Amino acid sequence: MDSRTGPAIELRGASKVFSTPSGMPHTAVRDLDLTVGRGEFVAVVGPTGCGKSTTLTLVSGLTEPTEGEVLIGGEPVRGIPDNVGFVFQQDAVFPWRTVLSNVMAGPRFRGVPKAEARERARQWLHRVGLGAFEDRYPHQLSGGQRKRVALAATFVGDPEILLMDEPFSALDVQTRALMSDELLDLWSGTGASVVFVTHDLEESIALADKVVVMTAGPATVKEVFEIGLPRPRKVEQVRLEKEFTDIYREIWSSLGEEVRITRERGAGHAA
Ligand SMILES: Nc1ncnc2c1ncn2[C@@H]1O[C@H](COP(=O)(O)OP(=O)(O)OP(=O)(O)O)[C@@H](O)[C@H]1O
Repeated sequence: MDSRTGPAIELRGASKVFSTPSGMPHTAVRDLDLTVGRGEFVAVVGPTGCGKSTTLTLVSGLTEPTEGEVLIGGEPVRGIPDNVGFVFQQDAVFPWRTVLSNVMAGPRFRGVPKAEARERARQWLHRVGLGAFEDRYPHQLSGGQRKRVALAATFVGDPEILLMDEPFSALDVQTRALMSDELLDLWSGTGASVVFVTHDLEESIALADKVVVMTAGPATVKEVFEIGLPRPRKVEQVRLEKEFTDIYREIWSSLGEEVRITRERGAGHAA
């Protein structure tokens, strides 16, 4: 596999079995095949607890597969690769550092000289609309602003791969839509490949090139839907288009079945 022209990410027959306190093994991900092309935006949806986050941690190198392979740029993942950026639901910011210092932290850690790191951090803060907030501390910002800091801190590292686990789910609906537009804007032109985990089917269609529907746990890929909506997109506008609602209906008929299975299992356990 040519590391420059092949897929950005590949999972081949990947499974993850956790040992639990009771001693019973728990299979979170089973025989999962997934390919993410270079520069592709892939959203992963599935019922709660099915194994979406575990799939991301396999790609991130935070967890090793029990079986199968996880490749980045054609190479097996060993440890946490340095060309990967993360954005999670919780804001990964240092509360004791200013906004500017937070965004500079990654480049400084990777050995970028201070003046250059400061300059790059300022550029990204400007892009996320926080140019005037560089001296604030995270607790002096709104939730949306903190998320912007997290995005600036991620993009400043020039990641080839972006792993996002429900990054906007703690935000209110309007801020969420704004952040989605902002993400698309920041991402366009970077060439980064994105894996975006979400519970929100609308969000996944509005953002992605491909929506991957996972089965009820253990997670495996049930179906992959290509999203042909043109770019650039504005999430609030794209949601009103007929093509959007048609795709939504089609994907929901696949996802809804897995959600029902998960619910019924839950009811069974409770009984
Ligand atoms: N370290 C662990 N040890 C044991 N079981 C785990 C561990 N991590 C996750 N699991 C289990 O694996 C399954 C999948 O978890 P995961 O967090 O990947 O699901 P998810 O689809 O991301 O969930 P949600 O949609 O609720 O965020 C769950 O049943 C969970 O309890």
